[in-house]
Amino acid sequence: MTPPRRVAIVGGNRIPFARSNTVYATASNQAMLTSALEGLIERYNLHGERLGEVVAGAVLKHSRDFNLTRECVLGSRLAPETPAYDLQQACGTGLEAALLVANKIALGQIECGIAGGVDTTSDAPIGVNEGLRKILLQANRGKSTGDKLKALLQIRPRHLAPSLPRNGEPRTGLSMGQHCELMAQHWAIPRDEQDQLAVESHRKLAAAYAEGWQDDLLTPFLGLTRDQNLRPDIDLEKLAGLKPVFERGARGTLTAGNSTPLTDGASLVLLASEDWAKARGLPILAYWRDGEAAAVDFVKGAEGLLMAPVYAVPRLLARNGLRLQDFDYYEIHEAFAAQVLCTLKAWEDAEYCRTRLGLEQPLGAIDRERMNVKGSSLAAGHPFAATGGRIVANLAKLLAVAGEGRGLISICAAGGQGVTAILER
Ligand SMILES: CC(=O)SCCNC(=O)CCNC(=O)[C@H](O)C(C)(C)COP(=O)(O)OP(=O)(O)OC[C@H]1O[C@@H](n2cnc3c(N)ncnc32)[C@H](O)[C@@H]1OP(=O)(O)O
Repeated sequence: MTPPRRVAIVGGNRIPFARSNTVYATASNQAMLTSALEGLIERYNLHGERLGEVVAGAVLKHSRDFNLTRECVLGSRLAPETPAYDLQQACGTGLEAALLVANKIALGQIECGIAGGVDTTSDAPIGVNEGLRKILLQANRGKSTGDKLKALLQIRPRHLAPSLPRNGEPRTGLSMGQHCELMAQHWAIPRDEQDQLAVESHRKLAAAYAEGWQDDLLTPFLGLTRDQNLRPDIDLEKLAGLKPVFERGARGTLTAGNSTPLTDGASLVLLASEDWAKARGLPILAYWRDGEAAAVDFVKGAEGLLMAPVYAVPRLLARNGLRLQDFDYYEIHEAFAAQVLCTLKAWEDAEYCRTRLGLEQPLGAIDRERMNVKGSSLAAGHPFAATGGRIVANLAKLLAVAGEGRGLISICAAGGQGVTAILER
């Protein structure tokens, strides 16, 4: 499918990602996203510009943040007349935001927009106990002091227990890691293959930093100039010695080394019509071609929680008349090494492709040399909603440097969802 109007990816900006509860421990989502936005404004000379819209989101958001993205715009040097709003699709948030902005540009509804996301697991929201919340609301409704007092006198010590955020699926009670461990077992993904993928991710990201690849993709924040999780001297033997964390028995394969760490960070990308970009003398790194989201029934169905991109990609390929092999780059978000390996294995499996995806032929294998060539989430870290922006900017730059080509993005998300996209140049 060719969009009605070509959508240019001008470039992106992010702050370096930090491991949870370290450098950005006291930084809010608003501070991080505003910093990423200011960096983008600086890089592309957007001071005082009224943009079509800014769309971003956070998976973990305080209720006080209300419309977080709009607050960030108001705190930035963009024109305050720039509309902005939050969107949330778990780890797919940043890419879904880009899809939305790109579609509006393609349709001629807006000329330009910024898309991305932010997350902090350090400054996570803590809710009051549900019982206490009900009592406080009752007290608030009270007409007289007596009514209010009567409500407040119901408070018991048990009401003081806070409501903490959980990195888990509400409908199964299992964490992302436990779900992915089940997928790894279903697809028989060996531990050593997961560790090898993690090593490659760190080595490739380290090489990217060494060549200055990130210089025009990120701006330092709170003294951090590089993704903090990156281990340039990663050692396969050490990795192999780590204990499984999500299933401690002999069957467990997911460890702290082949899983993404809990991470804080923010990222954004600038998209525009060709005319808008050219009128301002801005670069066009690549073009947004198309995007597709999918969801799977991981609750009652037999599908793995993080398998939705496996379904989205064949739909995207069919609509665009492409094969899985027709790409120069593959950006497959490394939520867990096992997630990537399950995805690749599923696309190669004739029976699965026939019965689940309804395909006569399997999608087949990809050239692994073209996958995550500058490293991915295992090395950079994964601040949930911020991963999409990091990946879009990285792929757009890869295509710009190559001068031509096509790239596929695949991002799995909580809730059994996935978002995918094609960029080209
Ligand atoms: C759609 C999606 O994207 S789903 C994905 C969403 N993301 C998640 O669910 C996050 C999953 N990750 C987590 O929950 C956590 O990071 C965990 C449970 C995996 C690990 O947490 P922790 O145990 O706190 O990790 P921690 O960083 O302390 O590492 C544990 C140990 O492994 C070591 N380690 C971690 N990575 C490596 C590595 N690459 N090489 C060598 N050692 C390593 C650490 O040094 C540490 O060693 P120590 O105990 O001697 O200090």
